Amino acid sequence: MSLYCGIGCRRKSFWYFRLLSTYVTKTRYLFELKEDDDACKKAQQTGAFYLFHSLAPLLQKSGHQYQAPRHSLLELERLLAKFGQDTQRIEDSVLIGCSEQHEAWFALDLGLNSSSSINASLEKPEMETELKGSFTELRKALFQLNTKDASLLTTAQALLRWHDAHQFCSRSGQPTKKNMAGSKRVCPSNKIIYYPQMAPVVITLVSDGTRCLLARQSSFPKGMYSALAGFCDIGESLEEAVRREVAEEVGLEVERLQYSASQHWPFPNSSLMIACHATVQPGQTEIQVNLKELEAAGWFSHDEVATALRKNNPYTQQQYGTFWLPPKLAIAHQLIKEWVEKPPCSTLPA
Ligand SMILES: NC(=O)c1ccc[n+]([C@@H]2O[C@H](COP(=O)([O-])OP(=O)(O)OC[C@H]3O[C@@H](n4cnc5c(N)ncnc54)[C@H](O)[C@@H]3O)[C@@H](O)[C@H]2O)c1
Ligand SMILES: [Mg+2]
Repeated sequence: MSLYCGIGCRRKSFWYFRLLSTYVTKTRYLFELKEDDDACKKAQQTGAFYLFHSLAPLLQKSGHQYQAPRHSLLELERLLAKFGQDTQRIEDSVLIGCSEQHEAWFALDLGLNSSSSINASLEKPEMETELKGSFTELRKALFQLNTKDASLLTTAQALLRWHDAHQFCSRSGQPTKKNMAGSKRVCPSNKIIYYPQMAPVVITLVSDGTRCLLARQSSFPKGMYSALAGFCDIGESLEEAVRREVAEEVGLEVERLQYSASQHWPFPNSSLMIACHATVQPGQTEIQVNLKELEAAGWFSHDEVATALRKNNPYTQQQYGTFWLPPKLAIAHQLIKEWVEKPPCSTLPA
């Protein structure tokens, strides 16, 4: 974008830089909080907390929608005092973002065993009554949250889960210590630093030019089909992982692939989903399903998929068991929608 290409464009550039500037200051602020424990502790004073219990976020329901309430530090301290807990537990909280006005947002789990305080996990029903909400399994609530809350809560849950599972150094066996923001853990005895991890997963929508290939695992809800997914093996490139996964799961060789988008996916652990379109030659479409990985796989026509997308409501479809697709928030849905709307041009060799 140029600053010298006429009035209309200059106006656009002005807004572009204003937006960029807000984003940059926010990013730099979060970076500072991750690096500086004192700054992070100070940010808690004016910050807000999302609460969890055993990795289930506190949600309040209004109609068919869920929303995630935030609590100030003062409210949180009062709550802990009411339940006979010390405020040391607040040190277990993790930084998950901030508002444009730099109100820092944290997440704290009241159900997991605390590494900062000797207090046991807090009783769920009593807390729910006090907080006028319910700790709801994230998978159940995710599709009824707005996109912003869904993204914040999945990040929060992933980070809380990682800390819960990485309390000891795998080299020394000593307890590790989290920094204030929760962006890392350090072993005090040998100074090894542990950072939160995500596993890269490729998700591929294979097409033969007119149809696309969808598959299901036996663990999927009844009737749901999705694109092929698989964890990357160590040492693999994205292209190699796509080629191997498609060969392993359905016995086909893809010849071209095109990157589409990526998404953080919290289930069952943190994955970075990397979504691609891929093609096979029209004459080489015979599927050999690997029954150790999949329950079924098949080619679906453009019409079949477009119809399923139009009436895609997991709640009713699941009940009647008809063919249906992953919900909107899943990157598989975006990939399938992209294919229905505009079959991608094949550009990159696999
Ligand atoms: N967001 C979406 O749209 C979407 C759609 C489909 C799948 N997914 C996710 O993709 C992930 C991978 O899909 P899959 O189950 O078909 O993978 P997969 O085909 O690689 O099969 C899973 C198996 O891979 C092995 N494995 C290798 N590395 C692993 C690791 N780091 N963690 C766990 N298991 C590992 C295990 O034996 C496991 O049973 C799943 O966790 C699923 O939740 C997301
Ligand atoms: Mg798979």
